[in-house]
Amino acid sequence: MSTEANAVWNECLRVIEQHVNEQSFSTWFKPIQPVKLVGTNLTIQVPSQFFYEWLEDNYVQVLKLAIKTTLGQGGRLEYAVVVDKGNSSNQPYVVSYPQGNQGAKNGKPGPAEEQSTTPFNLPSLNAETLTQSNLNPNYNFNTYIEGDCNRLARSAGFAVATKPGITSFNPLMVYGGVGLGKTHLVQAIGNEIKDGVDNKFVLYVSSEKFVNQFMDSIKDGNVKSFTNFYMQVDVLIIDDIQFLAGKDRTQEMFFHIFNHLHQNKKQIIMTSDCPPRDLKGLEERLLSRFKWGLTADLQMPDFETRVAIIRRKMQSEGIEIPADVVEYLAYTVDTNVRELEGILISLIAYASLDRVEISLELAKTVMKNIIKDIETEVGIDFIQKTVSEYYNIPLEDLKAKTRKKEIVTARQVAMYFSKEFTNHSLKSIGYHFGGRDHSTVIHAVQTVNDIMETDSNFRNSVNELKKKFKMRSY
Ligand SMILES: Nc1ncnc2c1ncn2[C@@H]1O[C@H](COP(=O)(O)OP(=O)(O)OP(=O)(O)O)[C@@H](O)[C@H]1O
Repeated sequence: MSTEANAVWNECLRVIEQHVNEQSFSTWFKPIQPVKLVGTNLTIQVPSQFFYEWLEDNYVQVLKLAIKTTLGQGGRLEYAVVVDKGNSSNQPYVVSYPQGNQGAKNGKPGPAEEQSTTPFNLPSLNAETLTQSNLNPNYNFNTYIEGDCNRLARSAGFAVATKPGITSFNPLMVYGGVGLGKTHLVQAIGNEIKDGVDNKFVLYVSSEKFVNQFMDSIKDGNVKSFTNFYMQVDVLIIDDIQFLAGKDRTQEMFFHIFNHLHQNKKQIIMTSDCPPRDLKGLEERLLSRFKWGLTADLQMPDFETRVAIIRRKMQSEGIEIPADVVEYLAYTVDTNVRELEGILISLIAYASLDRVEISLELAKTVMKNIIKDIETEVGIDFIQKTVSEYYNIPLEDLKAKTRKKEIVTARQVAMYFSKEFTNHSLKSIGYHFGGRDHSTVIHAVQTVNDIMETDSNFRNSVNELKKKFKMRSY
């Protein structure tokens, strides 16, 4: 090792130290050996290909900053990688970059191309370029709206964030349908831990990336460094675990990493699109470990939570929208939160392109453009369908002669709304309900009004239905 290289690298380390936390510094920078300095080209030796890739993926900006500060604008960095080919003699050998195309990775220019031709030019450093955990800082508990739909998962997540590894929620498995906030929640846990005082090494990785890294490590003969790396983390967050289905070798590797982390009281957090019992193609021994901790689900947010999510989103965009638009969107989009956000973004885009205020009319136009077959008129058919679904009663029964109490009540409610929301005559309404006469409709309306006065459950259910119809009839 040349003394010059050593001195330059020590300078670099001083810069790097100011930009990464202690744990990352000792994991990623202490093992690096300076090899030589030729002009303003510094060569450093890293323990493995995986290690090199990790540096390139996560610390390239810090390294550039360090080199530029120490060696000036023309400074360059080259890597020498010790490749463990798993040979029995255990003799590592060194590959230096640049050499041929070896530096290119995933179609991106690797260090070979970058360093042989371009001096470092420094993109601005910000929290994101310096992030080491793959966490999006916007996904935090402040921006995660709480509701009945996520209460258990959220509070378990918060408990884990307060005491990672030592609550009984290890592993914590969060599952739910598409776009319901799994990634947001688990990253919020990660951010909370990362921002804490304990300097934990938090790592978020999608299962897809985990599989790809593992495959690459097999190809490059670096399985050991892959495993060692994952075994060092304090908090492992692995997203969309269902992606491991059918990938037996990765599952086996994950099994070992899981056991190691769990035994050492490190926290494991996972997400999945279904509960563990429905995860097909995953080994039984893994599934049984998933059940050691806590499994919590996320549901579609209810109306009030949707309103809060819309408000929060608009607030963060610095945009105000009228209350009737918020209500309309919260009523109409009940599929998932990502879709709700997508529609909000479209609405903002339409308003700013056309330079118009966001209004209910605009919201309806946007919705019609996005969801082509949306029903915006309240007709008797729509009322019958909605009431039958709401009370879980077959649609035909609403129109038949059945005299069962719950069917009679639902039928009367549907008639009541037909009178309130459509222009049909009493006669016509009676006709749509199995050919009844107008006095039956008058009686239905009267009965619904009477029960609403005395029975609060009934009143609530009628009011809830009313909101649905009101939104359509704007
Ligand atoms: N409770 C919530 N409060 C605020 N925003 C939310 C909430 N739930 C979901 N979101 C937002 O909805 C969007 C989709 O959420 P996210 O990506 O976390 O869903 P997911 O369940 O991981 O989806 P996928 O199944 O596609 O992986 C994100 O922008 C997220 O911020």
